[in-house]
Amino acid sequence: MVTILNYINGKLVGPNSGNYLENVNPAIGKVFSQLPDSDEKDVQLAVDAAQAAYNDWSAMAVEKRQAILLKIADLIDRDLTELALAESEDQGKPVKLAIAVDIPRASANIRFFATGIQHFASEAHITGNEAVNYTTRTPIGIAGCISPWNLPLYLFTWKIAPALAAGCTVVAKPSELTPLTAYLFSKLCIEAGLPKGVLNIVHGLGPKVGQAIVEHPQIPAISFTGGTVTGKRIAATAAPMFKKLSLELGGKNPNIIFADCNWEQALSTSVLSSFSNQGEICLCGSRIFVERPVYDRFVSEFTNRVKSLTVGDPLDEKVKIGAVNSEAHMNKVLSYIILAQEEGGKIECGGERITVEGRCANGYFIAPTVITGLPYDCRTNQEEIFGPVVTIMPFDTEEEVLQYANSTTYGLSATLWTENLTRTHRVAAQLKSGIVWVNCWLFRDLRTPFGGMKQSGVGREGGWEAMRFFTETKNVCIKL
Ligand SMILES: NC(=O)c1ccc[n+]([C@@H]2O[C@H](COP(=O)([O-])OP(=O)(O)OC[C@H]3O[C@@H](n4cnc5c(N)ncnc54)[C@H](O)[C@@H]3O)[C@@H](O)[C@H]2O)c1
Ligand SMILES: O=C/C=C/C=C(\O)C(=O)O
Repeated sequence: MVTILNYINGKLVGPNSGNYLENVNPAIGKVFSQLPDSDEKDVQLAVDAAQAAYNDWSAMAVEKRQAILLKIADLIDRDLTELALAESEDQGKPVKLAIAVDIPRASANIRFFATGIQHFASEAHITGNEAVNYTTRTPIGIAGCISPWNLPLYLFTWKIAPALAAGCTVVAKPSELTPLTAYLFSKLCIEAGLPKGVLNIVHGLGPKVGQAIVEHPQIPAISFTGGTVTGKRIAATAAPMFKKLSLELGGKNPNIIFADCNWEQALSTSVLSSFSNQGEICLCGSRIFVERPVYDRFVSEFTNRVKSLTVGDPLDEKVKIGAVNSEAHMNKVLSYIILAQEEGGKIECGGERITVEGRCANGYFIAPTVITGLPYDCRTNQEEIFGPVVTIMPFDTEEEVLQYANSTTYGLSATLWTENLTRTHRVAAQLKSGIVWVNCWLFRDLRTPFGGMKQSGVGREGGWEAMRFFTETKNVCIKL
């Protein structure tokens, strides 16, 4: 059994308490590793190390900082298969998906910010003949980075890469449900020669380790991705301390299909946007709205394709849907399927736990589930389920679908399928979400602002937005 360790001051160490938590492989339903049950004493050691490393790292020539980060990215690529297997074992996702998406995106995140720092320039404003203003952006200090379980290394690196590139030192906490790849990553940091204390990874429970990071007075910036309820709690702690906060939270994203869409692309991409990673992506389009003339055809063809998705052992190349992340999460998703039926929904396919033959017999598998017949404002259509469950509803007019789409407390992303250019602009402008995909889904350019409106978050990640978040701004005005 693997024993995961904290990474503090350049060393792999056990927790101060000596206690460990069990980590379950969700496809097997069995404990396969243990992780430190760290507490505020471990967080303090991490902060001390980050503080000691800060002056050298923040003052290091960007070329040197970049070279170390690029080395880490190369090591991720070297260990692609090992990391993908670990991610699949820990998270439940098909290993094929981890090889194609999660792990390549982790090295891409690091390369993107490592090279970006070379182009992160100061601005100057010349005020007529009277003054010159210049704006400096210097690293903000020790950054606290807290990430979730659905895309573990992908989202962990998406936070720490801009922080490290900007010159911050970091205290980070991956999810206690998926700590393995962050642990393997810490070994790669040591191998790449990252100076001690620059990145510190403290494993353990959210309310203990996460809370200690958020509360720590020496950590001025918190970058958090996770659930909206946790985000609220973090904001309640951090706001009175006047910390800078970036919150990437939940979603209940609409996927809007007009009759004039490219049918095949809309259909096949909607299967992906509904069920990729078992529907455990904050960007999944969990509410599909279809224009009435093509509604029946869409329900029938979509359901047929969903029925053909293979659910099972994440190590099997043919498998498209692996295990959901934990037993508790499986029960939560199943309880929403029961709620949907109580609310009058019709299960077109799926709707239940699946038992897989062989080594995965006790794993947490749910058949991809398609539900029709629900009103837009019922709980099933308003609350985030975060699993392999979608609803499909008809609409008649643009006005009506915009009302449905914008009706939730969330506003992360929306997808739009139409070949009509003017309608594209009109509808995109009125959707209340931070990200709108037109005729595509999860097509990423890392330079673009990424984040949500309403209860989907505060602030934006990506490109210069992230670099600005991890830096403190100062304007110097010189009178001529
Ligand atoms: N907007 C985005 O970019 C994005 C991306 C991925 C996931 N998500 C959201 O994340 C959720 C699923 O992830 P999850 O269940 O891991 O979320 P979560 O909020 O339960 O946990 C996220 C992280 O926060 C930690 N945490 C828990 N309590 C804490 C506290 N009091 N203080 C500090 N840290 C604490 C957890 O240990 C974990 O590391 C979904 O709602 C999903 O939509 C959002
Ligand atoms: O589950 C949430 C997915 C988040 C994705 C990103 O942050 C990204 O693609 O940069």
